Amino acid sequence: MTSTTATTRTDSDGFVETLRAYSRRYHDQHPFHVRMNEGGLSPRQVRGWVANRFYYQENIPRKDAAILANCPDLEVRRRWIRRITDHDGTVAGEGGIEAWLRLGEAAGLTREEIRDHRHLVPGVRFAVDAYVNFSRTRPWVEAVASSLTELFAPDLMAQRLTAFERWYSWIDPAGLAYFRARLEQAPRDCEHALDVVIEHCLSAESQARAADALSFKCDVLWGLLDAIDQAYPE
Ligand SMILES: O=C(O)c1cc(C(=O)O)c2c(n1)C(=O)C(=O)c1cc(C(=O)O)[nH]c1-2
Repeated sequence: MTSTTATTRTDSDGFVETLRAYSRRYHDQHPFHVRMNEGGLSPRQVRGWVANRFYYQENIPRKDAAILANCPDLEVRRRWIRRITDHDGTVAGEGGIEAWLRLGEAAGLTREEIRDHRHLVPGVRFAVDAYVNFSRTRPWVEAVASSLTELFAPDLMAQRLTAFERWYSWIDPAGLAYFRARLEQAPRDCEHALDVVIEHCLSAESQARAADALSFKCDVLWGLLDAIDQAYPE
C-alpha cells in the first residue's frame, strides 16, 4: 500500500515537472515581450498588440464553453464555468473583455476599432482560431491541459504591470486593471486545471498527450506574437 502510493506520487511529480518544464517555451521569452518589458515598444506597437490580443481575449470564453460542452464531469464543469463569467462578466460593463477594451481606450484606441477587428492580422486570427478549434475537437482533458500555460502567466503579468507603469506612463494606470485581476485569477484557474490533468492522466500515454497539448498551446502563443511582431516593425 505504502509503496503503491509512493510510486503513484513519484509518477505524478515527474509528470508535473514535465509540464512545468514547458515554461522554457512560454511566450514571456518571445522577443516582442522582451522588448515590451524593457520599454522598447513604440505607442503604435503597444496599440497593435492590444488590438490584436483582443481577439484572444474575446475567444477565450468560447474555447472554455467548448470544454464545458465536452466535459461529462459535473464537478469540473461547476468550477470551470467561472472562467466564462470572469471574461464575459455577468452584467454589461463588467468582466475581462470589458477590462481589455478599457485597456485599449487607455492606450488611445477606440472600442469600435478594437471590436471590428480592423487591426487584426491573419496570423493572430489563425493562431487563436486554432486554439478554439483544438478545444472543440480534442478530448476535453487535453483541452484542459492546453490551458496550463497559465502556470507561467503570473510572473509575466507582474513584470508587465511594472513595465507598463514605468515605460508606458502615457497609458492611464487605471487601464491596467485587467492584468491586476489576472494576477489572482490565473493561479486559481491553473491550480484547478493541474488537479484535473493529474487526476485524469494516469497512463504514460495520456500524460504524453497532455504534454503535447501544452506544447501546442506554447506554439499558439508564440505564433500569435510572431504575427504581431511582423505586422508592427520597429
Ligand atoms: O497575457 C498573457 O501573457 C496571457 C497568457 C495566457 C496564457 O498563458 O495562456 C492567458 C492570458 N494572458 C489571459 O489573460 C487569459 O485570460 C488566459 C486564459 C487562458 C487559457 O488558456 O485558458 N490563457 C490565458
